[in-house]
Amino acid sequence: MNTRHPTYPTHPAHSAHPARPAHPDEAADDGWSLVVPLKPLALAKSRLAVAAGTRLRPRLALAFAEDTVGAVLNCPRVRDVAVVTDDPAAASALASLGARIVPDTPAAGLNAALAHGVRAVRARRPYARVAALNADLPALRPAELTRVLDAARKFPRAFLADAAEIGTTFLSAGPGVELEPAFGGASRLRHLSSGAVEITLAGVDSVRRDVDTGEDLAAAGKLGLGPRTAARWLPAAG
Ligand SMILES: Nc1nc2c(ncn2[C@@H]2O[C@H](COP(=O)(O)OP(=O)(O)OP(=O)(O)O)[C@@H](O)[C@H]2O)c(=O)[nH]1
Ligand SMILES: C=C(OP(=O)(O)O)C(=O)O
Repeated sequence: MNTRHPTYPTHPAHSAHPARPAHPDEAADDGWSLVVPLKPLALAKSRLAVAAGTRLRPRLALAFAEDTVGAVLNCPRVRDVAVVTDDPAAASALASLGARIVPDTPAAGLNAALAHGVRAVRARRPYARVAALNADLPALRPAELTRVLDAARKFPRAFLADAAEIGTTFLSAGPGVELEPAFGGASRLRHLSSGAVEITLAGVDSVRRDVDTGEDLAAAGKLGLGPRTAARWLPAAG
């Protein structure tokens, strides 16, 4: 059996997004490239202002992104991380963790930022296996991300619903497949109807636990916050 050319299950819903076989060099080196979008910190996590106040909110937005990117970079399936952001302070902090920084497209919104990030990744590696991951996952565990990536690998496009089962925290595309991101609000159904396969693994709560509000942050705290978020939030909360 030729193990250098992965095959995928076929499904009528995927016929519009056929996966091309990977170039042999890419198949031999098949780590994931993750694309993490991040709004300018002065605007990010606006729904958290009620719980955190205006001074702490941008610092928490950065801490969430640092804990997210830190956990991603500790996941053995991940080859590299591209953060799409125009925020200079966040760019500097996340680059020092090991992320590649891709400047955002001007005022075009989240999905344009993600498509732009995927183009930047594939400009270097045309057959890269890519996944978009929100920057607001402060409880993210590398081992849980590994399980999600291993499940996603079986499909041309796959996604994970957020903890509320309304939105999306993760969307992947295999080699040669367009990501077609449709994030924002009630994106779970949009991703489902676009033909992406929903990952329904149990025990990956940390990958689904996005934080928009104070209640979300308390729920993330029960899973265990990453070190940068804990350093900023637990003293303020206590
Ligand atoms: N690069 C980039 N990232 C974005 C943009 N809009 C949202 N994001 C990021 O997309 C992810 C999901 O967005 P949300 O959960 O709505 O986060 P948010 O926009 O900071 O939160 P709210 O202000 O409360 O809506 C987060 O990582 C955001 O930082 C954008 O226009 N450009
Ligand atoms: C970005 C999303 O939602 P929210 O802004 O509610 O986090 C989403 O789930 O696609």
